Amino acid sequence: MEKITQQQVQAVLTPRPTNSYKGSFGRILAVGGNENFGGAITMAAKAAVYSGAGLVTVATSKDNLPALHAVVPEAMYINYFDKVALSAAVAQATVTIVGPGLGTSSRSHEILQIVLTNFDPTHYLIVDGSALTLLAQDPKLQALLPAQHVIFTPHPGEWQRLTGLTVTEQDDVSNRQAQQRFQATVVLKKYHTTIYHADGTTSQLTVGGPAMATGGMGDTLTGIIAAFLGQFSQVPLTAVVNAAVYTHSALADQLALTRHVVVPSVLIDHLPTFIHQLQTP
Ligand SMILES: NC(=O)C1=CN([C@@H]2O[C@H](COP(=O)(O)OP(=O)(O)OC[C@H]3O[C@@H](n4cnc5c(N)ncnc54)[C@H](OP(=O)(O)O)[C@@H]3O)[C@@H](O)[C@H]2O)[C@@H](O)CC1
Ligand SMILES: Nc1ncnc2c1ncn2[C@@H]1O[C@H](COP(=O)(O)OP(=O)(O)O)[C@@H](O)[C@H]1O
Ligand SMILES: [Mg+2]
Repeated sequence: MEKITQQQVQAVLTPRPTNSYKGSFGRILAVGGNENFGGAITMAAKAAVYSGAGLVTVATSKDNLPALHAVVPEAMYINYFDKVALSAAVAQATVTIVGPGLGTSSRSHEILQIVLTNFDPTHYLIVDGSALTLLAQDPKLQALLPAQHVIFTPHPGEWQRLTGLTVTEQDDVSNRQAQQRFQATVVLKKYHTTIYHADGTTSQLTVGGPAMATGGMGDTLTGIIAAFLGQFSQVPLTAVVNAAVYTHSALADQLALTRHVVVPSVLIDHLPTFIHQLQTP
């Protein structure tokens, strides 16, 4: 198993070409945030913007719109109950996030089904939070998953629901067997997160720690992965996912030097500076 190094990450985080524009850096769609969990999709969207995504649209409950625009006015909005608008947005996005704060109601299920049905398999799909739980509950949804370009970001509880493996049973051999059933890249989030890539390789994080154990920290990671996929599309998927996972936890470690807890919103505010720091030898 390969440990992710800072040198590998720096090779991914190339500076922006002079003649670029917002359309050069990804069209991200973030689908989630019910009336109880609006913060989750807002954090994912803000993390994507602050990690350099060119255009970010949030498909969420209308209840979340004032807060979303107060926190991240750069993000555009659609109502996720508007099936026509949601289908069109999914078809156009270069990277779609589905799940942070989506909830597991029948309406949440319908939204996930629309996302999976309209997704363009040449683009990328990140499946997180409630979308993982919905998939675990319904094999018919699993059958709609595209064969490539899918990234799952479960914590051990979500991975247990998807695979039936208890947390103590989640060893490398069992996790790899389970990954092969889905064909997706699996980012199994924990202390020293392990990434089971779809190409059969495995990567492990050696940064990150308990100062990150706050609700919203995984939603934030999802936004960083989306932004990096939108920007560094010329780099292999394995390297881009590793770079995003590393950046998230390495920044948390830096902030934890002077803090008891790294609040996700605070981490997000530091992303532009930290990514620049990684790009500057
Ligand atoms: N501000 C917001 O809007 C926020 C909204 N959020 C959104 O809420 C939705 C629900 O997501 P969720 O992760 O909070 O709950 P759920 O899916 O029930 O999973 C928890 C279960 O898994 C188990 N478990 C075992 N190991 C574990 C581990 N290492 N890490 C974590 N859990 C572990 C755990 O075990 P226990 O703690 O009981 O021992 C429990 O049984 C989702 O859409 C998410 O995006 C959140 O992001 C928070 C901020
Ligand atoms: N003790 C820890 N050590 C390292 N990373 C941690 C620790 N606790 C939490 N994290 C990180 O915080 C994030 C938590 O993700 P998740 O449980 O999905 O949060 P949420 O859904 O509340 O946003 C993951 O990236 C995980 O690796
Ligand atoms: Mg989560």
